[in-house]
Amino acid sequence: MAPSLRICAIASPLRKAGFAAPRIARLSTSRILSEDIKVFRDVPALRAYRRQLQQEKRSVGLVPTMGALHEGHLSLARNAAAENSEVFVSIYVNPAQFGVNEDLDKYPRTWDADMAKLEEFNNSLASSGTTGRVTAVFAPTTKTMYPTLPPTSEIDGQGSFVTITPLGSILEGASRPVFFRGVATVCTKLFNIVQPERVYFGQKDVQQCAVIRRLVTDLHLDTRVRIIPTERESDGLAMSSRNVNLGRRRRAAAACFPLSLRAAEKQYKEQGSLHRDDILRPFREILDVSRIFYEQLEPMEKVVFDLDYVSLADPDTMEEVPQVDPAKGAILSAALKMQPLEFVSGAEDCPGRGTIPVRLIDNLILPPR
Ligand SMILES: Nc1ncnc2c1ncn2[C@@H]1O[C@H](COP(=O)(O)OP(=O)(O)OP(=O)(O)O)[C@@H](O)[C@H]1O
Ligand SMILES: CC(C)(CO)[C@@H](O)C(=O)[O-]
Ligand code: BAL
Repeated sequence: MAPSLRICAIASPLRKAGFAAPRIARLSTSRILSEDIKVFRDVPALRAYRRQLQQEKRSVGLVPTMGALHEGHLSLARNAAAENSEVFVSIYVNPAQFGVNEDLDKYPRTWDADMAKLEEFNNSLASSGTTGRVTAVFAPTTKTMYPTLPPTSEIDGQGSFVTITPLGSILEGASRPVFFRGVATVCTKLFNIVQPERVYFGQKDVQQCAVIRRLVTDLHLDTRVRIIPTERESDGLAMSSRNVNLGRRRRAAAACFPLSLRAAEKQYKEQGSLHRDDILRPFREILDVSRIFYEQLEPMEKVVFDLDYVSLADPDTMEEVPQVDPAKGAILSAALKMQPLEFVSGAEDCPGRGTIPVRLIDNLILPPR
């Protein structure tokens, strides 16, 4: 049977059982299609499938995402496939973690490409000899995730929330006051629905990792948290779904961000500095020189960005440290705001004509000595 027909044949029983058929329309028929990715949009069908897996003693690793999948997400899934027979990927752009004036409506949504990537990813696992597979995608509606009240982005909005303080109020939480409330709430729901043996998060969102660890510990959630290293572009920029909104000009300028972090890391690792000011000085110097350089370019080349924060923090609490405790190490993290472009020529490749501000975050772990 031709691959496309095989998929049609399985799509109908899947739909009857309560989950949506995989979106395969754009896959070429010459590709070997995986028949194994089930797409769930509601909870009961997913729970029934999960119970069946439990009876068969199969393990589940959950990779929570907001879609627009890239190599960073696949790296999480690859680690999950190495440790579990089943990998569940959730794809849900969670409104509750976006503040009122944030980029919820500009967040990239690329469903067909995401499904194609996961199919291709499963094929690559097969050829590498890994036994685990992505077998389920959970792509719920907002009504499913927030059955009673619609999710609010207001700080004092009503609803059933999980808050993790003070950890969730500092750094990213100071700039995005509802962010970690939204993340902790949606992850509690996801963990509760999927009941995964293990959950996979990326180090790129280092404070999110600390919040999730705290959530699992404090709420006695029965899952293990795995943190996977940051995947980077060839110039060092951390991969991120939002990078597509930068456009060519801001994307090129953004390369100074990982360079600045590396300079601070070098100060700790190679120069032996432990004091905060000594470690952060090279970060600030490189970033400042770059900022001034890009700001004084001609209008059609100019890029403006601002440092939101740079942090040297305790690895558990994420509270600022005056100096690194060599026995513990520290987390060096920062956030940049790439401002909208002032002038964009008709020919320039730039989503939204450069009007979308893009927040970049990145970090490096300074390991214990
Ligand atoms: N470059 C990366 N390397 C490893 N993991 C990553 C990377 N980027 C994202 N992740 C992880 O993937 C998971 C889902 O993240 P998400 O879907 O928000 O993508 P994202 O690229 O972080 O998007 P954005 O930064 O634009 O919000 C998170 O655990 C996140 O830390
Ligand atoms: C963990 C997460 C999927 C929760 O919406 C999101 O914050 C993300 O993609 O990092
Ligand atoms: N990766 C973090 C999700 C967010 O910025 O909303």
